Amino acid sequence: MNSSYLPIMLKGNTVTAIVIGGGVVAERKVKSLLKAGAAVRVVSPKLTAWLTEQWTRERITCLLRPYQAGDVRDAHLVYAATDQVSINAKIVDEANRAHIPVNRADQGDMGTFLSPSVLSRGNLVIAVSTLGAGPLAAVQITKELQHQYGPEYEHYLDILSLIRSTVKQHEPDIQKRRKLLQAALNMDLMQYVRSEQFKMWDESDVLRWMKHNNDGRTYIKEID
Ligand SMILES: C[C@@]1(CC(=O)O)C2=NC(=C\c3[nH]c(c(CCC(=O)O)c3CC(=O)O)Cc3[nH]c(c(CC(=O)O)c3CCC(=O)O)/C=C3\N/C(=C\2)[C@@H](CCC(=O)O)[C@]3(C)CC(=O)O)/[C@H]1CCC(=O)O
Ligand SMILES: NC(=O)c1ccc[n+]([C@@H]2O[C@H](COP(=O)([O-])OP(=O)(O)OC[C@H]3O[C@@H](n4cnc5c(N)ncnc54)[C@H](O)[C@@H]3O)[C@@H](O)[C@H]2O)c1
Repeated sequence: MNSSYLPIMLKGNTVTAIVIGGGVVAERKVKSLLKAGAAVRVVSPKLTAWLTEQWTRERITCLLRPYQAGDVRDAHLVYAATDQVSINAKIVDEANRAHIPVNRADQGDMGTFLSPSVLSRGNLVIAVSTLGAGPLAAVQITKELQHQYGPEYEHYLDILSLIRSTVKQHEPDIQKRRKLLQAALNMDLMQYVRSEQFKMWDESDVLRWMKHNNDGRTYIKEID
């Protein structure tokens, strides 16, 4: 695959996606779309049991019929995930004419975007793509990263995020703000998160930490 790709993070709850096809690949795409909060429409004469259940529970809408021209109308993202090469080609063609980004399951490079393999740890999201060179290699690399970036990263980023918002709210001086945010990165928060004495910080912990950090040094132990 020679094309260059632009990795972006798209806010799921702003997206209406249309997934055409109702097999295992469509199911996987719908799972990630729902997880991100997207509105999902499926068009397919047949559905997996899981997709049928989502439809029954009104988590997705569904047209139980083959794709027809015009189906991609009003969508922000299109997934061509049928097992029919000629149908997937028609869907991509229609989406391109309507200027809607389209993912093609059977020939990835013929679409305009690809789905990466994803590792999520709260606010840390690691998306891995081989750009179609080896989807299973992307899955394998993601599995390796799971060990390197364990569940503790979720707490780590939660604390960093709380420090950032509290510092922004309580420290008007830009220079001091920067110093504090740098100090937050320099202190060994990760070691603290992994330690026995770890407890999630609240705003008062951050304010205490800020008081101790006016000189830009770190005193994580002192606030325990
Ligand atoms: C990562 C993941 C995300 C997702 O789909 O959400 C994903 N494929 C996954 C699984 C998977 N894919 C395949 C198998 C069967 C084993 C095998 O054959 O190798 C399995 C395993 C399984 O199904 O369990 C086969 C396959 N995949 C593609 C083709 C057609 C082609 O080559 O173009 C064929 C041959 C089909 C055929 O036989 O005709 C195409 C694409 N698959 C991509 C993504 C995009 C490139 C990503 C990249 O390279 O980084 C791209 C280009 C388009 C796209 O789909 O966006 C997801 C793992 C989710 C996870 O667990 O993390
Ligand atoms: N991208 C990937 O990760 C990946 C992985 C495996 C396979 N694939 C490819 O993706 C395609 C789909 O794989 P699958 O395992 O989901 O197949 P599947 O056989 O499980 O499902 C195919 C679905 O397409 C629907 N369909 C058929 N004709 C249709 C039409 N005209 N309009 C709407 N829906 C229609 C069927 O009803 C069925 O629900 C295959 O062609 C395969 O080559 C892609």
